[in-house]
Amino acid sequence: MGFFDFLIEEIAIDLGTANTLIIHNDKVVVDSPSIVARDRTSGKITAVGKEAAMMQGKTHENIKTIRPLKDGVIADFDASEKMLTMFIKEIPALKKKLFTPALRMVICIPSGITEVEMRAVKESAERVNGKEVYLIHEPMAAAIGIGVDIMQPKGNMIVDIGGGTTEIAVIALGGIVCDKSVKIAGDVFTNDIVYYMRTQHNLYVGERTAEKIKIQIGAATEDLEVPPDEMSVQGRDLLTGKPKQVNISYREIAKALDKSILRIEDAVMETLSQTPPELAADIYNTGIYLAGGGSMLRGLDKRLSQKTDLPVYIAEDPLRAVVRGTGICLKTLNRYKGILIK
Ligand SMILES: Nc1ncnc2c1ncn2[C@@H]1O[C@H](COP(=O)(O)OP(=O)(O)OP(=O)(O)O)[C@@H](O)[C@H]1O
Repeated sequence: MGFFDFLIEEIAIDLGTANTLIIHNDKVVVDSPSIVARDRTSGKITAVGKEAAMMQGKTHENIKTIRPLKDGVIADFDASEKMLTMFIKEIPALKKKLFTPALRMVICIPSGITEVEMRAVKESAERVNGKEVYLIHEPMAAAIGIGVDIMQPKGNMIVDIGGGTTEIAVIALGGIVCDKSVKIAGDVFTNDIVYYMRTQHNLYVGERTAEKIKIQIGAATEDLEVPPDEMSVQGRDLLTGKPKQVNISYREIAKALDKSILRIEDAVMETLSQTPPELAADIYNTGIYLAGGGSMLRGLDKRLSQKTDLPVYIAEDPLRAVVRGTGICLKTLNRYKGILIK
């Protein structure tokens, strides 16, 4: 770090497939859905984040909403870069300045992305005046954000259930010892609900409604200690074409999500079976840590705990664990340089 350090602004970014979060000066200054709206005729991006999310499912032929990162990979480079640029420019403290200052950034990337995509993210960041850009893998950032000391010669298992992917990793001595990524996470849960409503209730609901159902009454098991109340859901009747309303209980949602959760359970079991014995012994004592928005699904911790016979802990504020970890790396760059990708 050089003499002109005081001129450099530092930001930490969690570039997620569902949400993008940015920390600047120890505060979360951006927390927005990773969505952009594009005008089809001009090709211009007209809105990003919350504003674009409001348009989802409600667009007309001239506007299209896109999720530039999908299934844990970058589906649309151009839109990803524009989104990142717009989010950075929206940071209140930077907005006031005439020019975007030189930036030192740590960006957390979905672990499914390729070398080429990584370079593309880095180049995008450099184009918004990123003078020093580091990337970090998601499970690492999640672990640091949870408060795990990843540098110790001790194994820890992190399960990060995001929007596009579930990342399972065993971390020790500042490295990922074994990991597994499955494309079953929050988005798939949402789609399971859309499918369930269509097939069981002849009710056509959009993704936004399905996500609401998931958050309000979603469950990973029918065996809940504090079950949520029934929820009335509106959509379009597939038979009559008219708007319709039905009441749904959490038990139905547990059934709808069962298959997907089984796949996550299997992936966790498989990773455990591939864990070297010394580290498995550590995990036996410390348990499993959950992060990511998907980990907030009711009863998921309990279900995983029953399956693995291990204690399972949900991170404090699981949606922010990754950006918190990324922010810690940024602040203590020297300590974590070894795990960052330059
Ligand atoms: N209370 C809740 N219960 C269940 N799911 C939730 C809850 N709140 C948010 N989610 C889900 O969490 C997901 C988003 O999580 P998160 O922001 O951690 O993902 P991401 O980091 O952007 O994605 P990825 O890790 O795949 O890049 C969404 O699918 C959202 O519907």
